[in-house]
Amino acid sequence: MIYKDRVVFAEKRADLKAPSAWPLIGTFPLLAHWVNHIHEAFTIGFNELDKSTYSLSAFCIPHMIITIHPANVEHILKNNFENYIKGPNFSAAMDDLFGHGIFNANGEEWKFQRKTASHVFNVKNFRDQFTDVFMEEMQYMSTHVLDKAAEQNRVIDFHDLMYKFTLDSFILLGFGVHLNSLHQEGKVPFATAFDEAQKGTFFRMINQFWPTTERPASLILPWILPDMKAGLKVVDDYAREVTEKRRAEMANGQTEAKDLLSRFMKASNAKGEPLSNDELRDIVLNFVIAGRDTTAQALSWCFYMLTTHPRVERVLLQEITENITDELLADSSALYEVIKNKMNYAHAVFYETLRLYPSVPLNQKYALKDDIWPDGTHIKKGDYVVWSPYAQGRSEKVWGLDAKHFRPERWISENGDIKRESQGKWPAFHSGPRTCLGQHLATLEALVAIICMVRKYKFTLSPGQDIHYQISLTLPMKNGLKLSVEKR
Ligand code: HEM
Repeated sequence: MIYKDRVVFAEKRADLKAPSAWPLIGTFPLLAHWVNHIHEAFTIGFNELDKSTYSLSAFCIPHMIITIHPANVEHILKNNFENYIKGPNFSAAMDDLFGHGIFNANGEEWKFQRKTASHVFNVKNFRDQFTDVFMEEMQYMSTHVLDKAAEQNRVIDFHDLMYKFTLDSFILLGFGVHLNSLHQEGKVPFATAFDEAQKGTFFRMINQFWPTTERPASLILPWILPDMKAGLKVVDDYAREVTEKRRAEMANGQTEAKDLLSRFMKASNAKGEPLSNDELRDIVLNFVIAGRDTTAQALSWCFYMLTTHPRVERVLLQEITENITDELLADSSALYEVIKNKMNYAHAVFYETLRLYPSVPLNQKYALKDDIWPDGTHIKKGDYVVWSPYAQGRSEKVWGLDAKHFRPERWISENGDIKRESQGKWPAFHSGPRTCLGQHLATLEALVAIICMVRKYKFTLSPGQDIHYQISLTLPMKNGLKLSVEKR
């Protein structure tokens, strides 16, 4: 009963290696020690065991099999999609924040939301509407925040600014509402509460006993564990306010709107009934995390990379200078075409950022039946399977000896085109039927922002910062990103 590689009562998985652990509690002390650097801990595990798949068994955490093998990842997400669902532990941990929204849904509930939302992401909207929204928000940010910071020699928190940019952009194009968080100093209360609620949700995912331990732990360690109840109330109120505002507008005859929320309001749910306020609340919050956090984080890590890799910044600026003019920036449809067809190096910079800093750094599913993975690993019904895009991006087995280096050139083929990698090797946007619905939207938004900002400003990293991720469902920067700004 007392084993050195797993928790008491856990079954031995003879075909899998496991990190050395403690009797009864498995790898719990190791994970507790590394909790703030959890993605490094997994990365080191792969290196030390010299394996692409291993088993992890720790007190508090459901037993999991973790992999960075590209063929396994593709198998889970695409080739044997039907066998892997969002499991019961995951759903319970996510329920308070995400309810029955798309991230937490399986089966018919998921299909309905995916189908309804997918109508919004068509080429016409991209060309004619989305680019306009991103340019509008970018121009506001440029004139009212970045120009002023440059004139006053002021250091900005770039991470916070990107959150505001992506939040305002997404709330406008997704829900037809001007939130104007860019107009405000400091963080908006909704954003603070939403960040805390996500952090708390992540702790729920890694602690099976959270229903009993969460409340006392948040009283004893308030700087580590957030007050979930208070955070959820702010977030909930906000989502309901957005929904009610839109409902009132529609009741007043404004039925033309084709944004995401209006489409869901006009649709019927899987039972053929109009969506309730609770269902709409879940939809709003799921799309806010999708539309705000991931892209803001990717942009922040991207500028961290650019400020620390001047050679890359020079090549990027050259591509921008060759292709982008003031006239083009005033014509959104033409700008969209140039971004799509001519800005290969800018795409490479964005993809390379997501390789090293994937906005969803760790992910998991639950096996419905026994299975065998392409690398020969045996999976049993009820196993939690985990893949780590963060560890995968840094693995020499997957990306070669320069895996840890930021080198956008790896994405450019010999004839100068963008190289396509399989989504099993680069699952930054997931893969298969649940692949990210906003992948093209996020790429467009990020490229508009990168192009406009690199063209007009030179950013410099303020010295003495501890730049590290905050453990959460996504990959926020724990202490922000302080940059100074000069006009070029
Ligand atoms: C850099 C930006 C982004 C990255 C890296 C990213 C990545 C991902 C990943 C990894 C997933 C799978 C999550 C899961 O396990 O369920 C996902 C799902 C999703 N993403 Fe994104 N995303 C980004 C931006 C966006 C944007 C801007 C939207 C806008 C609506 C969006 C919409 C969605 C939706 C709706 C899903 C759920 C798909 C489904 O379950 O069918 N994403 N994304």
